Amino acid sequence: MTAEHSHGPPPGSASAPLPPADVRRVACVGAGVIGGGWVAHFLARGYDVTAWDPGPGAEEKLRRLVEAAWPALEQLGLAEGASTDRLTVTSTLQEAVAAAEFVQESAPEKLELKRSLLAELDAAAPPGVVIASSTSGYPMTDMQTEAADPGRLLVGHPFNPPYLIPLVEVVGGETTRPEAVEWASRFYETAGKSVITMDRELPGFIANRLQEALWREALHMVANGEATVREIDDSITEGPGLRWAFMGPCLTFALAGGEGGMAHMLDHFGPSLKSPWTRLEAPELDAPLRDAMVEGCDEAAAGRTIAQLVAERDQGVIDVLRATGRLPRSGSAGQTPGERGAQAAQGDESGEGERRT
Ligand SMILES: NC(=O)C1=CN([C@@H]2O[C@H](COP(=O)(O)OP(=O)(O)OC[C@H]3O[C@@H](n4cnc5c(N)ncnc54)[C@H](O)[C@@H]3O)[C@@H](O)[C@H]2O)C=CC1
Ligand SMILES: C[N+](C)(C)CC(=O)CC(=O)[O-]
Repeated sequence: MTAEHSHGPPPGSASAPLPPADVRRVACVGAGVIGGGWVAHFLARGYDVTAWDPGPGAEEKLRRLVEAAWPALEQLGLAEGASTDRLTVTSTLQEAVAAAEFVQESAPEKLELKRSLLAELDAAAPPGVVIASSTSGYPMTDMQTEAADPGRLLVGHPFNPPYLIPLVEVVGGETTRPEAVEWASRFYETAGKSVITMDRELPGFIANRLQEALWREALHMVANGEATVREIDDSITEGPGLRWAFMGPCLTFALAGGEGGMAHMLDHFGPSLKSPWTRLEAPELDAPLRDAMVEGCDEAAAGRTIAQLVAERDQGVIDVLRATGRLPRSGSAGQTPGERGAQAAQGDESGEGERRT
């Protein structure tokens, strides 16, 4: 614990957190699919991690998740000293965050729960320590209403699994301090993530807004019997998904215009935007659609268990990262948080080195 933390100003005032590269202790609150994934990520990057989750059997589930993720993380390259032994599961939220230098909240996606939990975390965490929510869609403005110091609360939206997918979308709410947003972006970069820092709140942020459009159309097609789950998945993995791993949809479509690039692509295909391809209202998620999706996914899984699919996905993501030159630079992945701090002190605070080869 730094002097800053133990003798900081009272909660509610703006106290400066540690420099991002000096952070050693991270708390993860809520340790399901995403919280557990964050725990695995931070452990692999050499942090000391405390976790708290009130769910039945939460510690056992969390340790199982971390163990299942570890082989993939070993392939990526662990930071020196990284160990699953550096995980402490606490029996109270207060213990989990008492000495934390950064807090990642990953509790269920329920607005009232998030509001009161974030207020509780704000009351328990050392002053100034930044608290990020993994929410996949709530604006922080709606979640920070009950906290005494809402200025340190922000969204750090990850992608599943957070230990393999680099992106985090960082955005504050109306009362978040801009310095907290800046701090969190630097911290995530130091911790090996790829960050998009948003300057305004958008429903679903950027990536979920895009994913949601695709997902809505997929549900329409299943609901109407127009395509099966397998056809929908194959249409992406055998089609556009191959390009999207290394070139986004805009630049990809610019190539659809040939030598004329995006200008020709828009002149040629732009008018078809008005074609009735999309159904912008979300379909009713009724029982028949739910059953069709569940049955379709069972069929697509073809007998593979969730654990097998997770291992298959993890290997697939690693293969893609490797093939597109995005495994952490050798040496960088093996750095401890302390070494990264030293590097930052020497002037490389970009975090770029941890993110790209
Ligand atoms: N599952 C996904 O693909 C993604 C989820 N997220 C977000 O991450 C957050 C967590 O979602 P998942 O991990 O999928 O859910 P989950 O259901 O797998 O895990 C939630 C965990 O929170 C625990 N919990 C329940 N009440 C709690 C409380 N009061 N305080 C702390 N923990 C509590 C539960 O015991 C459970 O282990 C949500 O905000 C979600 O929107 C973000 C990106 C992707
Ligand atoms: C399904 N989801 C909306 C919770 C997904 C995300 O938020 C991000 C992801 O992992 O794709």
